[in-house]
Amino acid sequence: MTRDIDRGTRSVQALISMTLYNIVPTLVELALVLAVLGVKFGLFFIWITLGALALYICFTVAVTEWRTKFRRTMNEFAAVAQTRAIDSLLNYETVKYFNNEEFEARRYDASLDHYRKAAVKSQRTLSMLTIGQQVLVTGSLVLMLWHTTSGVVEGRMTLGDLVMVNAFMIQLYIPLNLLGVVYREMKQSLTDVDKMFILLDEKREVLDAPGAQALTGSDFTVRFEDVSFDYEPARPILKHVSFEIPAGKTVAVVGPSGSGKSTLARLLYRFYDVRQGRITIGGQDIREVTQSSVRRAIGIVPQDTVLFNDTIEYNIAYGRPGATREEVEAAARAARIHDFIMATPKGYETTVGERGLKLSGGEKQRAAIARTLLKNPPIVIFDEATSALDSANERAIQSELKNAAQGKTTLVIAHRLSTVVDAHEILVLESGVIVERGTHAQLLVKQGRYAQMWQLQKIEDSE
Ligand SMILES: Nc1ncnc2c1ncn2[C@@H]1O[C@H](COP(=O)(O)OP(=O)(O)OP(=O)(O)O)[C@@H](O)[C@H]1O
Repeated sequence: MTRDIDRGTRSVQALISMTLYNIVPTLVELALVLAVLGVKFGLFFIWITLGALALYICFTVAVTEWRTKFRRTMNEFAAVAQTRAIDSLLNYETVKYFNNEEFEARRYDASLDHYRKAAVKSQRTLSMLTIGQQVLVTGSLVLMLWHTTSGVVEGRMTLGDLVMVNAFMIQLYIPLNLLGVVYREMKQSLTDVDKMFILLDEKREVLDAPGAQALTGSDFTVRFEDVSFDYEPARPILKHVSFEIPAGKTVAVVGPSGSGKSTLARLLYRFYDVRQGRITIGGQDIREVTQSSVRRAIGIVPQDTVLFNDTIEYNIAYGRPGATREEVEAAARAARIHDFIMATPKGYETTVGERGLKLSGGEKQRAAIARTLLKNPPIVIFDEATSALDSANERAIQSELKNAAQGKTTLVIAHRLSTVVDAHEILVLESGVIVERGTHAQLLVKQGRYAQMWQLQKIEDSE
């Protein structure tokens, strides 16, 4: 992205310097030609040339400004058409499930049609601009040649004068015309990179504090202190949440869907800053240390795993670029995906398809677990990390995860309560508030929300 922006800025700079290189010699040439013609034949040529020049500039600037909106509309429709195509291709399974190929094709056709109309309009206005510029240049040339030819016919001028005026005019109007083209192109390029500049002006939500240092020390105790957060002010998501994950221990968060569990993980990873309260790692407020050092210390197995369209080895090694094949295999074994990989014809060279679509949900999730195990960070977050696995695999991985989490500060977000019974502390989150907390045994004794959820899941499991 930064490289694209640099390249865009460099192109604009090149265009500007090219314009300047053209303007200076053209102006010198203009002054010389006008001086020679003015001295030799009077003011007629000077007025015609300056008048045509003024008209040319006004016309070019006014029409170019006017047509910018058409170019912008064209770019917007192009982006819409492209987004629609990508969206329906990425979600091709959903399109097929609902037999909506025709519907998608019509939607894409409609956006292409809008784009075509906008492109034609933009091209038409460009042609108007070019024709107008040519009419002005040619008109003034014709006027001057007509005046000179009349002078020759009437005997006021010689044939040599006619040739000289003709040569001068052509010499002058070619670079002048080029200036018009350069201005037009520059304006058009700036319109095309408009979106990029808007993006550059966008305020970043999470910034490193000035002079922020990297996270230091070997204490990876995580503390949420009176944390409140919302994505939009009108809808608070977390309300005064406080808890601690002592270094090397596991805290689990359970609760209904939408209660804000994954938001806790996003805040710890510093995708967003808390609105109130603070989050610390080893006593250091994560807003006061660099984001990269916080993210280096945390490994996350997210709810929805997305893989890169590359080999399975590449995807697992992504957890620690530069890891050896042996290390990748060890992580894959721990995540119980090694046997599956070896059973495929290409083994670790198997490509996983866009976003990992050639793998099942459970295989993707195991690849994501392997990736995080390879990263081997001191803090790990499992956000429903085993939700896509069948019970047998879940149980097997659970023991691996327990091993992998040994000695690490761990935040587990889970729907299936059987996966969190050993946690140091279990928090029950409802509508962004911790309504119960304690160990599995303590919460069962309390006979509250957790005990209810536990009973419900036991009944479901036995059915
Ligand atoms: N980027 C966002 N912008 C606005 N609202 C969001 C955003 N991300 C999540 N939310 C909202 O915040 C609430 C909490 O989301 P969160 O993902 O933390 O829930 P959760 O408890 O993890 O749910 P689940 O168990 O279904 O994953 C949800 O109601 C969700 O709609």
